[in-house]
Amino acid sequence: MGEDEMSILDVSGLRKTFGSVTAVEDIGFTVEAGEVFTIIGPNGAGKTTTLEMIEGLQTPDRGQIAFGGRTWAKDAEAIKIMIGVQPQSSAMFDLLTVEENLELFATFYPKPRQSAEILEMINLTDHRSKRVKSLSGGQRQRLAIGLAMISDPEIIFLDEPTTGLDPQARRNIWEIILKLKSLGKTTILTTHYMEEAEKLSDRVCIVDQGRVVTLDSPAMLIDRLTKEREVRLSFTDGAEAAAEAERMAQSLSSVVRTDRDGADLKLWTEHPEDTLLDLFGFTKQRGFRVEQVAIRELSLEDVFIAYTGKEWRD
Ligand SMILES: Nc1ncnc2c1ncn2[C@@H]1O[C@H](COP(=O)(O)OP(=O)(O)OP(=O)(O)O)[C@@H](O)[C@H]1O
Repeated sequence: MGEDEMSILDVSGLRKTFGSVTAVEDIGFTVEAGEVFTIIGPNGAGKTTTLEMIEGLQTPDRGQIAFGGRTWAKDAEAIKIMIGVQPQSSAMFDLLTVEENLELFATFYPKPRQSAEILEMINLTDHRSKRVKSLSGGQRQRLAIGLAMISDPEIIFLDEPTTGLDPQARRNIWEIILKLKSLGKTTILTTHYMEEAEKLSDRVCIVDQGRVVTLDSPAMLIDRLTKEREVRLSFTDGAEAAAEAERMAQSLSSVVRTDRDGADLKLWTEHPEDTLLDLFGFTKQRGFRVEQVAIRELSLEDVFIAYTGKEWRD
């Protein structure tokens, strides 16, 4: 982030205990205006508790929360206008229509957005006269996001907005998040879907056991993870050819280790291009045919596992 970018939210030293359970040990981060900032972590890491403290729904035992200098203790009314929180499904009125829900929520705020505008944004214009109880799961979630936007907030909090939705419904939510970004809004997101975090986020904050374990852009997190890349080759000429190639690869200084299963050879290298060039020189000279070559891409999931030691829950 450049120095001219402005932080819209500063969180430091947050702590929250419930009896003997420490939900949040020590959490701090800064969110820049206009970014999609995503908090991910294993179950029970403290994500929801952190969001709820920031949203003013829980009081921290310790720590500071400031929205461009405004604090809950001094400026609660101003903060309530600045932020939009996606309501729980139970807070929507099932017997009212989509549009009626938006109009009702609009009465809570001094300068609400037009519901027609929100309907367009959440792609529910055609369903505006449907009662909430007859909406699909994805449509309900879109309405929940619309309700969070009715006050025209600067910051929108979305706690697992796509959990339980099918892939197409999830993509529809991604589109809305990207629209919010193009409007210059700041989104603070939690998700259990790694692909989603990787695609949407400007920065990802990985939380584990109530602490921030790492925070950066998805690309930087992946880049920092390791310099080694996994290369896979499959030999048409079978196990013998693969075994010879493995011995050759082991003699290369760029290759860190190898692993072979029959005609399939995996190797880990810091310089995939150089390694492949040397290997292909060898296979050509020996007349071995290689059926498949792949350099495995690292993903945010690899980062998650490296930092938390836990498998990703989908
Ligand atoms: N009101 C509460 N009373 C007691 N314990 C709580 C309360 N809220 C949260 N906890 C505990 O605090 C820890 C962190 O919970 P939190 O819901 O913040 O985690 P999370 O990262 O959002 O988890 P998940 O991914 O499962 O939603 C958990 O051990 C949870 O059981």
